[in-house]
Amino acid sequence: MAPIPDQLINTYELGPDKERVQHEVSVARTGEKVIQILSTEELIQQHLQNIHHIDECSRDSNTRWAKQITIPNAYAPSMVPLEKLQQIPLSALALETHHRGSFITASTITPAYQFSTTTTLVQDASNTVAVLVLGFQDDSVTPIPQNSTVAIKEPYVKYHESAGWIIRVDHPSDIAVLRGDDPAVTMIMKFVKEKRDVSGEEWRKQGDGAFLEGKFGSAVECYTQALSDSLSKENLHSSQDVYRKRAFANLMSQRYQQAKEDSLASCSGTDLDAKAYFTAGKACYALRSFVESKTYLEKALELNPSDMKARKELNRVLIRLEEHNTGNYDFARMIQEQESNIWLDHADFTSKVEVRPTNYAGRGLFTTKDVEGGELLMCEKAFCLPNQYTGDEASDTVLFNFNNGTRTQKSGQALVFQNLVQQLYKNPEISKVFYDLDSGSYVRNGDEGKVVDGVPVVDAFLVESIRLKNCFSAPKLSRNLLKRNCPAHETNLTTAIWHKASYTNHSCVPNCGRAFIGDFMTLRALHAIPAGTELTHQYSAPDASTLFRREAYLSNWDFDCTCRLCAGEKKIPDENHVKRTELAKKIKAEAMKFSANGRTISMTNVKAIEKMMRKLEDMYEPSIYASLPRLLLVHPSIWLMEASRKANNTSKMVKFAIEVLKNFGFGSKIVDAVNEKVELDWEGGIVNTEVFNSLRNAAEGYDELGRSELAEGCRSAARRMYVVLAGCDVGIEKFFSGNLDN
Ligand SMILES: C[S@@+](CC[C@H](N)C(=O)[O-])C[C@H]1O[C@@H](n2cnc3c(N)ncnc32)[C@H](O)[C@@H]1O
Repeated sequence: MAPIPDQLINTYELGPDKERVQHEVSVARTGEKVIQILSTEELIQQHLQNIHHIDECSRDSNTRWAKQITIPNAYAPSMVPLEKLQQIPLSALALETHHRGSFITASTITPAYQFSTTTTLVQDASNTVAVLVLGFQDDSVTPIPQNSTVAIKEPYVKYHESAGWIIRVDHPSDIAVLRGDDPAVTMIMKFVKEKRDVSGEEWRKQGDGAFLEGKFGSAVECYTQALSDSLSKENLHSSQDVYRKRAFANLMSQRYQQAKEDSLASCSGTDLDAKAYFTAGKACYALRSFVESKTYLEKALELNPSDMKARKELNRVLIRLEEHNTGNYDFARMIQEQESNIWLDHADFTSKVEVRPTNYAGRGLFTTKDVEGGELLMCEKAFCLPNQYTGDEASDTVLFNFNNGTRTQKSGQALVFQNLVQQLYKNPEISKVFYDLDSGSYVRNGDEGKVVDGVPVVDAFLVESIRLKNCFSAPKLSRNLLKRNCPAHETNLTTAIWHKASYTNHSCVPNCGRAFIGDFMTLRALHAIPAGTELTHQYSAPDASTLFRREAYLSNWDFDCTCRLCAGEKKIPDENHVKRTELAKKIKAEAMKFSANGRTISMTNVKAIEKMMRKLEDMYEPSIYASLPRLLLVHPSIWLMEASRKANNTSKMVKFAIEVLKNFGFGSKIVDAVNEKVELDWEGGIVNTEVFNSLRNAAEGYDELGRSELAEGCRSAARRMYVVLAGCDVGIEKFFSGNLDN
């Protein structure tokens, strides 16, 4: 990531600091009427210069320029239909004002520029020119072209240093754009100008032309005009034909709900309906309504039993239904599929869980059945997952939110926000489930997702509030994280939303664990869980220091954790935690010194760290921690285990591996050396890759020491963890024979 160089600084790409200063000026001048301080020619020149700058930047293929997206102070989207608003000229606008009850129209006089925002110049009928800034990203190939007409409902105006002022639109539903490059729009404008009536037949032909050119949105518009023609309405046959065509155009432009409705409206009771049912079946498949999809495809096959395409689709639906009903997935295939495409074509399995109210954390996810340890509780496709897997390096797209001072770390996070806004705008049918998610303290108006002027109202600030509370980081394939020498790129993460999983509350000592295969999340039970039990997982790995942990959960998710571990640790005075944390820091510094620059660690070093660790152990209150994890001891014990492994001291490695398990809460007597048994307290311990790795080390160590039964005990526990941490048991044999673990 690189900041845009000074000579190429674009007056639209100010970054959060300058934006904040501008915001303060704007607020101080609230209500001042806008004045065009630059001539139209100057504004155009400045705009074209900005476009040139960004072209220059993009020509340098070696550098990725930083996109700094700011989310300004929240304001509500317009909920009023255009016909109830009063048109005002641009010259009537005032700074830092939401012009409630009004709307403006204008034409774009330049091409748009798209980077952190989409920016263009608009001119109204009285020739006032303004900079228009869209805070959301449009997914069209070209952002608003020149000669488009825009209508902006209840516009919001801000001060801008170089242009004087800008019109800022953050909610996509606040603006309607008649694109200058849309053939349907061009035609409408032409006919309006000529005051000419156009027949349904003409519109239909235009629609066919647009469809053939691949302009499906435009084709939909033309067919809609054709359908509104009274003559074609009277001719049932011709309107059914137009519905059929519009269904296809809708399917191609991924408006699946409309595609389904149009297909059904095109049915005529003849054999032609086979096609309509086929399209309805495909649309329902895309909407993930597999039962409905099956019904339509079966109808299509009844009318045309030799339709091989319909049969193939039906077979695909039957596999989805099997997955949905039983949770039986071909995981090996899914693992293979995610290598070429992370967005997998499979159904969700959620029948073992349900959302219910809790008495401490709003809603939660509960079991509907008794489940065994390791059992699949849920397998869910992501609601929104960008293909943007990155490592720990600074991101090239940063999202600053002025409302809560948050700053995203990874480009995936900004992309989730942008994609969600688009998704919710394009597919109103998904609004209900999404807006049901927790949005923290954001004050909703309760009308989110409502359709006004034919489009769903999208409140971009609400979308971001929901994203903040419900996003998870995910690798492409969790299984890779279990490899001992996992290549760095395989540990890269993206962030995403899973709808059902979002209802799961956090616990530092949870009862289920998640894993990822492409865009699917699996949730598995860590131990036997009776029906009606609340499921919990870890939002992030708990910080070893309870005081840091408390702070992190409060600031990121607004809650004070009351899990077993946190409740126990709260009984102890903070000063004890502080003292322990200080010693843990000292141990870490010492250990790092020993292992700095790839030095060979001696057993004397090991002894020194062990001595310090025993001191730390003594600082733990036995009455509180008898059956609780002692997280500050985890890292010293892992260090000792790895150091002993490297020094080929097998018995020490085994000893410290078992200590890692104890420190993670798996019990104080894990190994019964007399009866050659390994027993873990699955309900008390925290399952993660470190524990898995320790079990593997212990198993290998016991093998070397000739204690095969103890080795097998550790291996069997590691296998059980593998299924939870990888999401499935695919590759387990290879993994333990060393083939997968390169
Ligand atoms: C992803 S949502 C979980 C579902 C949420 N409880 C709901 O009703 O939609 C995250 C939010 O749930 C709440 N939450 C999660 N875990 C919690 C816990 N252990 N204690 C209290 N509140 C918790 C917090 O408000 C948090 O911001």
